[in-house]
Amino acid sequence: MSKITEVAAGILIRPDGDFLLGSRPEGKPYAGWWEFPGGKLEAGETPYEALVRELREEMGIEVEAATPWLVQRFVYPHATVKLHFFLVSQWRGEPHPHEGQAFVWQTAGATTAEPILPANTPILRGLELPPTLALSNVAELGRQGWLDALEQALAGGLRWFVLREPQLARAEYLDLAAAARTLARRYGARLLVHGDPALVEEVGADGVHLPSRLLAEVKERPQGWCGASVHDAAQLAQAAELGLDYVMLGPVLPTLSHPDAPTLGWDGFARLVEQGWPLAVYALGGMRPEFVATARGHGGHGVAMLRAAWR
Ligand SMILES: Nc1nc2c([nH]c(=O)n2[C@H]2C[C@H](O)[C@@H](COP(=O)(O)OP(=O)(O)OP(=O)(O)O)O2)c(=O)[nH]1
Ligand SMILES: [Mg+2]
Repeated sequence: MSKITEVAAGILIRPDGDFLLGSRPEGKPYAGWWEFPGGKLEAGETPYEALVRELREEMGIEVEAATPWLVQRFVYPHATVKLHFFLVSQWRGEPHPHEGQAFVWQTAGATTAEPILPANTPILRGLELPPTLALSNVAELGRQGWLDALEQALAGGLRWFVLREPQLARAEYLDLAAAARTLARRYGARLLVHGDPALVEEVGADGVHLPSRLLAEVKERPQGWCGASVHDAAQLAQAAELGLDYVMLGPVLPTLSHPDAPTLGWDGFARLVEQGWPLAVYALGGMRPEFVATARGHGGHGVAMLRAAWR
């Protein structure tokens, strides 16, 4: 096995959500390609220490707030790299090109800079994912009750939701999905179906969420957005192997529906996320909107909610 080059890279994010890309300087592999500023870890450095040093050296800024985010492994002809990406939300100073690079602010889902380093594809997809995901709750609210709650949530800013109603027969599910899709379109939101990837086309949805038991059966990444529910490291590895966009990992906290089920707790959640995955990890189980910061602080991307999404 060839040696693995560890790299730390920073995703500078502005309050409006736009992020910074830099062009790779002349003389380096992939010169002129766009990347997140950063570079190789030096001997004895942690990824965070390397991040702070690289951003100081390459662009003269001081990192003030950064959280570890996705970790991507990639084999280039010139090196096998393990990339530690950080979300950098606060820094001191203006970015200056200390190595003759160019900088450009970009919007997730509408990047114009190209070409971007190939290892960064899942990173760019991850940046499109919202801090909260909602799981439908027709089972408790009833069809109309939930559709009303959905419209209210969409008006309040909800942008992604999963239609998960395993108790419904397929025909009922399809009928509900059509109504949900109409609302989603009206508000520019994304609808993910649950279970069978074939439903995506049938419903005209944006993607599919796989229950953990389906993970082992799916051989190829389905079209569109795709995530899964996972409970442990083996399932996280399966999701990463398939190249999924996100996982919901839990249960983190006790839930009303399974009050006595064993939970990960935030520490257990953090220990699993820490292993480093090329996909966004949402905390699931007992979540509320105000837990997003806690999830981020434990290496997660955000929270997935069932009941709390519809209040
Ligand atoms: N900085 C950065 N590197 C990336 C990204 N995506 C990606 O595949 N890489 C790869 C390209 C390189 O093989 C490696 C980073 O090495 P680098 O050339 O930036 O290293 P460095 O800044 O320490 O520079 P040097 O030691 O070669 O002078 O990681 C990214 O978004 N940012
Ligand atoms: Mg560099």
